[in-house]
Amino acid sequence: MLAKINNFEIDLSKPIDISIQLTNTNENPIAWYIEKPVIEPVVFGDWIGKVSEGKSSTNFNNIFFNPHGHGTHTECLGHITNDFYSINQSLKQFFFFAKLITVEPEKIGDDLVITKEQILTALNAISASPEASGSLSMTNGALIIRTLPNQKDKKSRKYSNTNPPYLSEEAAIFIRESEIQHLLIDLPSVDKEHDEGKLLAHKAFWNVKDTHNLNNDARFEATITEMIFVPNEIEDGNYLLNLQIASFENDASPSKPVLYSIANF
Ligand SMILES: N[C@@H](CC(=O)c1ccccc1NC=O)C(=O)O
Repeated sequence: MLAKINNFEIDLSKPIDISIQLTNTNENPIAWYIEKPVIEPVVFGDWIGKVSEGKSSTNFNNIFFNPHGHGTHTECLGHITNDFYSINQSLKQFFFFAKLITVEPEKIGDDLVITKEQILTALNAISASPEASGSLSMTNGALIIRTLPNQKDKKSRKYSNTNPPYLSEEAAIFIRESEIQHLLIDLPSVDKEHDEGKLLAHKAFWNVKDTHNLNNDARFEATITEMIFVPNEIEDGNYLLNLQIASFENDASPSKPVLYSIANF
């Protein structure tokens, strides 16, 4: 199925799913010190909501999970504010032009940090490649950051107390100033795991100056998607992104970002 968007052709039959599956097994990734998700049948006395148990006509599971700790999720600035803001009210459009870049975080002290320079270099490499288009503006678009090394075990990694790589404040400011509305990354957070609540990159990206008293120019419609996985065979470049959430009235929701190649520049 082909779609024409502006001057670009998109083959909707070739989705590239960059979400991580959510399961109740030890395969599930975990961040932030919680246990694995629970997916289990409802039980009423001797009635069990599981067809294979022979007591019910339907499978009928309860699910207990945490959007931030258990896999691919999209969050709005409500993740860090005193007042409540909902991702379901923040994200009202679902298709965006997106740039996929790959960076190898730089060792700074005991940390691995994604710097502004790395992002600039990776963006320039895309613009220089013949099939790519520097003309696709990033304004209101998405930036997808794949970090190296990019092993498949990212889909089941246990991140708690591992001090994963994170984004420098300067890099987050650069992304905000580039008017990128949606940031996607294959790490559990854009910020350092133990940072005493500083959350420098979150605040810089959302332009939140005071979490208890929001400035008018905070970026209410900007989102951060964490714990994606971009397979190695997907090349850096320009894509169409379909970013879907479940309609949770919560700061974050599990999400399903899907890329489509863009042809006919
Ligand atoms: N680094 C923060 C904690 C943090 O970032 C966090 C804690 C629980 C769930 C999600 C978190 N951040 C996600 O982006 C701190 O040390 O206070």
